[in-house]
Amino acid sequence: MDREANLPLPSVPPPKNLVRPVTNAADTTSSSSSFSSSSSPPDFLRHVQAAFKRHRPLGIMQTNNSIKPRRTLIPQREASRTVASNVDPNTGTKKSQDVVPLSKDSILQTKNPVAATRETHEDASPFPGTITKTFDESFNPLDGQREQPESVIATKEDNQVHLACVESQLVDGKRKVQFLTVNKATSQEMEWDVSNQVEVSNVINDEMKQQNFQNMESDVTSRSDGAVTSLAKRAMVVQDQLHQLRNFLNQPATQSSVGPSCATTTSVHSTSAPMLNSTTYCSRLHTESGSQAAVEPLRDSNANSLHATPRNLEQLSHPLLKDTSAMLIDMRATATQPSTSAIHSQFKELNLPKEQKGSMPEAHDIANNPSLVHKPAKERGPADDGTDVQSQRPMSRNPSSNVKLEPSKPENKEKVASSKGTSIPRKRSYDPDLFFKVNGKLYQRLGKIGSGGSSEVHKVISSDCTIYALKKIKLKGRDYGTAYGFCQEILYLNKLKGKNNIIQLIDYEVTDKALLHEVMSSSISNKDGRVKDDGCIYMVLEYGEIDLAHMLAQKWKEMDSSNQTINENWLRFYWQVLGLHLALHHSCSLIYINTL
Ligand SMILES: Nc1ncnc2c1ncn2[C@@H]1O[C@H](COP(=O)(O)OP(=O)(O)OP(=O)(O)O)[C@@H](O)[C@H]1O
Repeated sequence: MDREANLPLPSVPPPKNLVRPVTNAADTTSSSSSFSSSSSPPDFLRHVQAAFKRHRPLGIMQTNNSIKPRRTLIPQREASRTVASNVDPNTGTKKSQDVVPLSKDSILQTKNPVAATRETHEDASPFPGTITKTFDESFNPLDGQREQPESVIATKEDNQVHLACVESQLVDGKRKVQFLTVNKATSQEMEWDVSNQVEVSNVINDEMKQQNFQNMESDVTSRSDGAVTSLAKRAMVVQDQLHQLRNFLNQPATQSSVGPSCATTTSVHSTSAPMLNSTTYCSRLHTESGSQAAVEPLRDSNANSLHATPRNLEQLSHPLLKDTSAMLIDMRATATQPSTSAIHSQFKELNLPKEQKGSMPEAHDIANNPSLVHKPAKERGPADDGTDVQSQRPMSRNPSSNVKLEPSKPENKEKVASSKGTSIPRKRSYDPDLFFKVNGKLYQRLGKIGSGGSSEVHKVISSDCTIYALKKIKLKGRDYGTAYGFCQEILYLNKLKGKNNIIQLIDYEVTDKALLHEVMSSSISNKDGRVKDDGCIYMVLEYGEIDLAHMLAQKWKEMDSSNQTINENWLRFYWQVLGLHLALHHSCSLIYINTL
């Protein structure tokens, strides 16, 4: 044992360039341990241990190695590999086996390779002072200590002390790394609280780089030590959190609304949702405009309000109001039509002074000359006259609303044409398939009642919601003599005006004014003349539910189905009526020649 203990150190000492002060110190200690191992009394071992403690290379290692986390962590993989590669040729075992030497030789041989590998690793490492080779593997210097011989223990303690120092420093290094990680994360949060997104992003990017670097280190370390694995996990967690934070900060505000925070979503929607704001704005404007639309029709009795309304709409210059304005115009056009008819009805109800009444048309004047009614409409101007056919059609189906609006334009043209004495063809502003126009009044068609030899009779409704029978006699291509005969019916009905049980003539119009003039003068100057192509006779008559011919036909059918005879009282009644009518005609110097 003494020989073995006094054996010189390996013939091949480690290269000088591999010797470090720490190693020298260790070697000194080991040499002293080897020297003292010759006696190997227990007390001596304790002294040696005390000496080890006194000469604990912590200070040396701290001063010489000043371990820093980055330096201690990164080269570990290479260190471990280097150790494995360097140790294997000499010891045939890995470094973890260094703590289980079986002899002093092996201890010495093991110790030297440890130092050698330390130095080799140190040289191989790009970071000087790296001594983390013992940090690799799950090395526990206390393993097998109790069962080993004291000499071995003493020798092992040499390594153990050294390794413990390394481990402690490495642990310190890890702690530093861990502390730095935590601190960086904390400081990162603090900076994020007080800085804007760009600064935070930069900070986070830098921190992420450092974190990635440290994570790389931690990753390398985690492969060699289980304790470092937890550090790597923490770093990964921090990295994930930072990654999420950076994604959160890099996202636009609108995208951040997708986040799980209900408060964020609400705030973003309340401030930056253009659709929501525009909808709200539109709804607000609709409300305002709706109030206007609700108020304006009430003012429509005053024609001036019709001018004020478009001005109000023009003041609404916001683009979002275009559609709203269009809607309001349509609504106003709709509201104008009944309001205009209200003007007609209000002529009768107005209790105006005579001076004003003199300028206002009387009710009967309006009935005789409807153009008087539309005079204010002309004064309104074209803007208010903009009730096109599309807007009129649906309203025209309501006969009580819009019938009197339409004559304004054609009437103006007619007056202009008559004033100039020219024969400009009439341009109808109404649909002739839907309306008849008699003396400027429109009558909406309700259906065809019947037809005669030269005429057709339609059921119509006037602007005052009265049902009439409108008889239209076409004079196209007829001579004035024949046309004069058709016109005499007008004269006869005028004679029977106001008589009971006689269909009353409400209004009439002969489009050929020359023919009408001859009829009214009861003289035909030009019998060979021809009526103009568009010459017609319009007669507005009271509407009869049924005529005598249809009534008799219906009664005849009932008698055939029931095999009954006609009621004699019924016959007496109608014969009496016919006699009265004949007497009436005769009283008017009229001879009724049309037979039943
Ligand atoms: N005021 C009226 N109310 C209801 N229906 C009417 C009215 N006037 C005419 N009619 C109906 O119209 C049809 C045609 O009337 P019209 O006066 O043209 O017939 P007509 O006198 O037989 O023909 P014509 O006058 O050409 O000889 C009649 O059969 C009648 O039923």
